[in-house]
Amino acid sequence: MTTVHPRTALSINVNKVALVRNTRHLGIPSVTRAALLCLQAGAQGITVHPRPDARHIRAGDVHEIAELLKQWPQAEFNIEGNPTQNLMDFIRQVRPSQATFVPDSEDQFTSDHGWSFPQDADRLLPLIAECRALGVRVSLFMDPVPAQMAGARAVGADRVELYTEPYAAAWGTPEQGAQLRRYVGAAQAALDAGLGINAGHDLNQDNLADFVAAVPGLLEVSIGHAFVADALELGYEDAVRAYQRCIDQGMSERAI
Ligand SMILES: CC(=O)[C@@H](O)[C@H](O)COP(=O)(O)O
Ligand SMILES: NCC(=O)COP(=O)(O)O
Repeated sequence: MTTVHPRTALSINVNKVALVRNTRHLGIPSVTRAALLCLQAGAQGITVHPRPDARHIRAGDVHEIAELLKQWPQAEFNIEGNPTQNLMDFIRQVRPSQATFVPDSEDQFTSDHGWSFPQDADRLLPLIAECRALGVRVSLFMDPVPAQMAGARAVGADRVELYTEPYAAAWGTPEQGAQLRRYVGAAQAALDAGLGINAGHDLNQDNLADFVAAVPGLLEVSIGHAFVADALELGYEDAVRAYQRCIDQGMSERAI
C-alpha cells in the first residue's frame, strides 16, 4: 500500500533570537521582525518556547507574534512548554494553532526527553481536553518509542513531536541508519495509533533531508538553534530558503 506523504511544514523557532535580544536593554534583534521575515520568506509557521525563567522568549514576544500572525492566517503558531508550569496561561490567552507539551523542568538546560505513559497520563488528560475545547491542536513531545504512541493517543493528543536529538547526534556516523530506523518505526506506530507526526530538536541543513525522506507522514518540523546560527551567516530569507530546499530534497527522495 502506498503511504501518502504530506508536505512537511517548516516552523521556525525564534527562541535564540530572543536570547540575544535579552543580553541588552535595546530591543534588538527584534523577535517579531525575525518572525515576519521568516514568514515573508515562506516559512509555514513560527514556534516559541516561553520557559518559566524567561531566559529567551518572554510573554510580550508571545503576544506580539500572535498579533503578527493575525495578518498571516495561512501560517501556524506553535507554543511549546510544560502545561503543569506556565504554558496553559499562554494557550488560554492566545489560542495558538498548536500547543506542544514538553515535560521540561523549570531550570532545564534544554529539552532532552519526552512524556512517558502511563505515568504521565492522568495529569495530561484534563490539560489536553482543555486545549482541544479551546480549538487548539495538541502535540506531545515524545521519544521515538513505538510502544509509547498508543498512550499518547489515549490521552487525546492530536500529534506527537518526535524528539530528534539522538538522530541528529548520530547523523554522519555509522549509527545514523539504526537511529533513523527507530524514528521510522515510531512514526509508523504513531500513524497506526491515529496520530499526526511533528519532529524537532537539533535538526539542521545537514541532517534534515534524510529525516524528511525516511519518516512517513511527517507534517511539521520545528527548527530553531541551527536555523538561527545559519541566519546569522545567510540572513533570515536565505536561511528559510535553504531549509525549504532541504525539505524539498527529502520530499523528492521519499519512498513511494
Ligand atoms: C522542545 C524542543 O526541543 C525545543 O523546541 C525547545 O524549544 C528548545 O528549547 P531551547 O531553545 O530553550 O533550547
Ligand atoms: N521543537 C523543536 C524546536 O522548536 C526547535 O528545536 P531546536 O532546533 O532549537 O533544537
